[in-house]
Amino acid sequence: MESAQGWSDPRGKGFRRRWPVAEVIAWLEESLATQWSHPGVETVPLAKAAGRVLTEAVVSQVAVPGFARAAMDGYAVRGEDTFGADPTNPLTFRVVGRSRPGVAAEVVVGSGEAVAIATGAPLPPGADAVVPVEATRLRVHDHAPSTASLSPAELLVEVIEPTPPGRHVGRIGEDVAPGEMILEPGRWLRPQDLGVLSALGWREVLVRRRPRVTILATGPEILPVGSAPSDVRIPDMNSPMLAALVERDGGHAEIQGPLADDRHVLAEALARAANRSEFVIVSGGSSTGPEDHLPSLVAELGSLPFHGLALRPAGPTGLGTIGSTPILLAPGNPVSCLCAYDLLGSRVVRRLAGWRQAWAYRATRRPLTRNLVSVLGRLDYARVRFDARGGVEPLAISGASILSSTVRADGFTLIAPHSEGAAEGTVVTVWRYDPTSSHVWDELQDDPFGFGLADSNSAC
Ligand SMILES: Nc1nc2c(c(=O)[nH]1)N[C@H]1C(S)=C(S)[C@@H](COP(=O)(O)OP(=O)(O)OC[C@H]3O[C@@H](n4cnc5c(N)ncnc54)[C@H](O)[C@@H]3O)O[C@H]1N2
Ligand code: MOO
Repeated sequence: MESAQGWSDPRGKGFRRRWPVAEVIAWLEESLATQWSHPGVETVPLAKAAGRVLTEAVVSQVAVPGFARAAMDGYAVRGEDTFGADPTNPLTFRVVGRSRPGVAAEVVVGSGEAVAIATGAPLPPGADAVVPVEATRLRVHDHAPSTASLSPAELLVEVIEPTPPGRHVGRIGEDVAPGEMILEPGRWLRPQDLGVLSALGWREVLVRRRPRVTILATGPEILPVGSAPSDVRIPDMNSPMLAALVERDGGHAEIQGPLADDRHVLAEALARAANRSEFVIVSGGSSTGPEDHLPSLVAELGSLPFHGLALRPAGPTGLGTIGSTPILLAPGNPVSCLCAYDLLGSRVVRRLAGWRQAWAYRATRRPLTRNLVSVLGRLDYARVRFDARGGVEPLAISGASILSSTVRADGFTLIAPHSEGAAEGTVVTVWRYDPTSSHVWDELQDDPFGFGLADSNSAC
């Protein structure tokens, strides 16, 4: 059967053609830019705003700091009074008061006078410099009764270093000036951004809403997450993995299922998910078996322009839409499911979340320690491990059902469709699964499909 959109049902006969991944990605980028619904905006409290995408400009209405303040613990003085001071010729100042953080300084500093001051405390009127405590020697007034419980007024301080006006003083607006544009719309908020926003008096910010991503698992053998494996049935591996990936990429994941292998149930679940989410990912039932209903359902309810990719694993992947919601049909085999998400799903979630960086993984380039064989005509997603000397060892596993291979792997490399593999010693790009691993070789943030970034493996 061939649908109105040109989808050809491969059930019972296999794929008529296989789409190059780069072509699918170009279509994704185009559709994301022009057709698909993006989530709206929402206001979130500052403490929850890290990693969210700002949708408003932040222009400061105030100066930070709003008052001149000490940058050192010491004595506020008139800087010019200290000129000529050195350890053999200390200059003596009368301590006339104390300035504490959070309390407006009232005492005025006159010539030859000093105010004991703490870091962050307001500079008292009259003073224009702070002599750090290390550049002073404290003395008791000649007429003071004893050393116990002395007030500053009973103290003298000797300055042993010249401290010119402005030294160790934080001036008004030195952090942020009024009218300054601090953050632009589209900014992925960093923790330090929230600190600055707080300094400006902001309590909440307007950010892009996280895209809602519904994750559907199918297959009569699949048990809900948290179930014990039982006889010929297996717990759902794909949904928790996909949910974590979606959340990593700035989406809000909702797991539905596992769903019964019933056409009506699946049709209803698909339609509902498309209606209430910005992206739907289905795992399983994507291939050519008689019970693989998902592709024909998506073609019926919407359109399925791509089904069957020139990719290994994850060849049976499909991509389509229902209404204005993109649908990713990821193969049930867990490695294939991960591969389909890494190459396609991740990009959709990140773009919908408003992230500029559509590629999730950091890369390093290292030599292969063994030959890596690949099939001509398919983009190969090959799992690899680093050896102790930083070489890249291909993992000798073939099955896309062996998810533990990705647990043992440090990352993956991509072998272009026109290549039959890479010989031992060839330097390949490895995208690392774990950003916190201890390998610290040169890192790149490469989008191998070249959307707005360095294009190192454009042949993919
Ligand atoms: N005659 C052909 N058969 C198959 C082809 C083909 O081209 N011609 N492609 C194979 C490839 S490649 C893959 S990948 C699978 C994809 O099949 P489906 O997407 O229809 O997935 P299922 O048949 O439902 O499941 C495949 C496999 O994965 C297990 N699975 C499914 N969902 C989960 C889950 N949530 N957690 C853990 N494991 C899951 C399932 O039990 C099966 O073992 O088709 C090949 N066949
Ligand atoms: O493509 Mo299947 O995804 O090889 O196992």
